[in-house]
Amino acid sequence: MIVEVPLGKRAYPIHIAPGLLANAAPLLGPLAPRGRLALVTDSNVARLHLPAFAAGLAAGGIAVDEIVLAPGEATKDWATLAQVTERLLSLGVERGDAVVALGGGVIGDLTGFAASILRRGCRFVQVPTTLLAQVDSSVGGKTAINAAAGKNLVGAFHQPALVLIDPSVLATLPVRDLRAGYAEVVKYGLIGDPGFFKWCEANAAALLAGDAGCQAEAVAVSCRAKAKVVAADERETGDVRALLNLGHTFGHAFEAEAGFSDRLLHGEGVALGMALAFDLSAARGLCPAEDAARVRAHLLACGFVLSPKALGFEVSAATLLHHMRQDKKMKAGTLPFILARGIGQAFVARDVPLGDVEAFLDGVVAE
Ligand SMILES: NC(=O)c1ccc[n+]([C@@H]2O[C@H](COP(=O)([O-])OP(=O)(O)OC[C@H]3O[C@@H](n4cnc5c(N)ncnc54)[C@H](O)[C@@H]3O)[C@@H](O)[C@H]2O)c1
Ligand SMILES: O=C(O)C(=O)C[C@@H](O)[C@H](O)[C@H](O)COP(=O)(O)O
Ligand SMILES: [Zn+2]
Repeated sequence: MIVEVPLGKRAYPIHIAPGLLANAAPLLGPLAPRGRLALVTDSNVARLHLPAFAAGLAAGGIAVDEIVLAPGEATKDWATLAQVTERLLSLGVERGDAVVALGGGVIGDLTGFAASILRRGCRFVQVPTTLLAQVDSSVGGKTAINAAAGKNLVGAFHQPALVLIDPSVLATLPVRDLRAGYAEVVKYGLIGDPGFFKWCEANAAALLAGDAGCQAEAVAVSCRAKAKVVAADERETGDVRALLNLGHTFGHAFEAEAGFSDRLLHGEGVALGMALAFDLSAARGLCPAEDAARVRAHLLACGFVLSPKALGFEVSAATLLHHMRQDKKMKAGTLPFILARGIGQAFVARDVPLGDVEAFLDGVVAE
């Protein structure tokens, strides 16, 4: 299956097919004019999936120069960005070459950002290997590292030239990472597709238990949804792409509090944040309380922990607000929130006083 991301000169296809990882040479050949590709990955993916990927490329006459990083969110930092960029330069990567990101969202975000600054911009290819990266981060061109001040604060919009998704690699993904990726899947239902949320309620258990059919369906639906949003609002200048931030303002604050460590995965923060966004919407009379309860019940049934205390956070609402003030949506001192009028009806609210949010969070962190 091919999903197009229609962005004019920056348009690209997302190829989705089981077995694609080992058979990528015909698609990557045109992006390797010198018969070589630089590839960035992490040590888990290098062990599990690089041999098959590199063997397929070698059979098609493409050699791989690999850069293998430590796994985990801490890799999305300045030091690793510098290390990767210097290594790509020492490999002689030219503007006409493409750099391959083989891995999860950490590898994709970091590699995409390195590609955006290398010789003022070279092409890159996303080969996502986590559910999260297959349904969300590999599509749309948001690239970034974390800064001391907060999540994804240094980065660029830089679209990949190609996205290659092999859903069969999800078979080796630990269930905690599968669940974290599922948060971004169910997000598409919550922001604009109540029918898909129903599908999620019916199929999440099978998906999380490793059902390849359910996983492939989730990847296809999610890629179509994300491609549509990105085509409508590539750089988040309107209110369309901002909806993909449902749960993220809260989630990123908890990730910052965790020091961008694997203590709280991105998707775990997003799940908590989405539950809070629905609770806040209900508390403000915007959304039926039953919808907020249904969202929370579904996320709990999936195994997400939705209480900051149970997640080990002893944090004040004021500290969370401090992190939230770094959100990139902040404009002239006002922080827009992605709230909902119901399941599948997210919207951008610009009139939520931060004092009200602090009072709401006071209750949340005390529970
Ligand atoms: N750019 C975007 O639009 C966007 C969207 C969502 C999330 N993100 C970012 O993505 C990051 C999270 O991505 P993630 O959840 O993929 O985390 P990740 O990249 O850290 O991968 C999670 C873990 O899975 C391992 N792994 C990867 N593929 C595997 C496989 N097939 N089998 C076994 N293990 C495998 C990795 O080594 C790692 O330990 C966060 O930094 C988040 O901010 C970006
Ligand atoms: O693609 C987008 O747009 C998203 O917001 C997707 C999010 O899932 C992702 O976590 C993104 O990196 C968050 O964006 P940010 O602008 O808040 O850093
Ligand atoms: Zn996200």
